[in-house]
Amino acid sequence: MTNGDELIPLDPGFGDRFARQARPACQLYVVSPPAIVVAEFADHLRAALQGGPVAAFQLRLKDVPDADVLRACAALLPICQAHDVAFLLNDRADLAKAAGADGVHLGQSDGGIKDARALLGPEAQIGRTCHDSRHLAMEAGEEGADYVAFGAFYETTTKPSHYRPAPEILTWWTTISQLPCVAIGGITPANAAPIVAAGADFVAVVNAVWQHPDGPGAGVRAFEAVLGG
Ligand SMILES: Cc1ncc(COP(=O)(O)OP(=O)(O)O)c(N)n1
Ligand SMILES: Cc1nc(C(=O)O)sc1CCOP(=O)(O)O
Ligand SMILES: [Mg+2]
Repeated sequence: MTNGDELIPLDPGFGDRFARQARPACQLYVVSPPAIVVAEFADHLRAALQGGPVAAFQLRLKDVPDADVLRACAALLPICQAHDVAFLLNDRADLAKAAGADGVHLGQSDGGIKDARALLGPEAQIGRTCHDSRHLAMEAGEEGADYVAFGAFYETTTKPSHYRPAPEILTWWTTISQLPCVAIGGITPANAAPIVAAGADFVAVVNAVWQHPDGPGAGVRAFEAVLGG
């Protein structure tokens, strides 16, 4: 068990999508709304990915039968592939495997990273929710995650969270690990600058893209300036 002071020489071996080269500009990681109508959402996703650079998309459906999640994956994965965007599934490594997803995002109660790795293989991109915890992040790195996610940095109605990490946790992480870090929670183009400046490799967003008044393409485009793209 570490107390957070030791330098953790974590293995930089991870999926190319989340691999940190020489500090590239912060990238956009778009997460779906928790409920979608697949046929309509497919058009929204296409519009988002045509709006500007997106590194990864996560399908995050809640309270949906497995068969419907797989049907949504079958419809949406090809759109991500056509735009060279990684497709990750939230929560379920087994469904990610069945769907042929590029990876999975695991919360603290969504199963082990090593189990997901055994199921999905070395090329899969496996992320872990770490809230505001340095310990959880180091644990995720030691267990072989491809990225760690900290949040919620701001108030959010999408997934209310009592955790509220300071941007400094992102800076700390970049000084002790080569693994990319993702920032999530209430992030918009207007409040993203301190998150980017602190060292986030990705900002993960839901409402800022899908609820943009001019549509999801404009939502993605609105991040370009602040992400340094
Ligand atoms: C990129 C990213 N970060 C955090 C989460 C939250 O995951 P989790 O804690 O498992 O909560 P749910 O999203 O499952 O409600 C995420 N999905 N993606
Ligand atoms: C899915 C999720 N996870 C969070 C965490 O803190 O782990 S916050 C969050 C919701 C993010 O949605 P929006 O960009 O609309 O605020
Ligand atoms: Mg989860």
